Amino acid sequence: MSAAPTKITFFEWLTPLVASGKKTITIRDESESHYVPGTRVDVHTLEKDEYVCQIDIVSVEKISFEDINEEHAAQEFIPLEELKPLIREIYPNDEDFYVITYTLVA
Ligand SMILES: CC(=O)Nc1ccn([C@H]2C[C@H](O)[C@@H](CO)O2)c(=O)n1
Repeated sequence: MSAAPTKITFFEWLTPLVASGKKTITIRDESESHYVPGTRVDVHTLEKDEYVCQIDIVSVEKISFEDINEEHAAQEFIPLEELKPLIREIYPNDEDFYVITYTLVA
């Protein structure tokens, strides 16, 4: 059994939303789904690997692309009409995803 991951990356342009507490979920593919509820994770930028903040993982729930809705968009702090194309761009071949819910560590 592998250890729980202690680091997650976000696109740099999204990190102010994470660090301000406005963005409270991220939707990832299976390869990035192995976060464990109750664990604390360091947030880094994907591009420069710069430390941003810490988050606590609340839950990891499987979801189909077609079931991503306005509620998820609000939690992502991205309009749904932008979120779904963004996810398609990042993960062009996936239908199954994981909603990772987290809280910002003050
Ligand atoms: C490796 C890596 O950092 N990948 C990702 C993947 C997704 N995101 C963001 C973009 C959207 O807000 C949601 C939906 O996937 O998560 C990201 O920042 N970095």
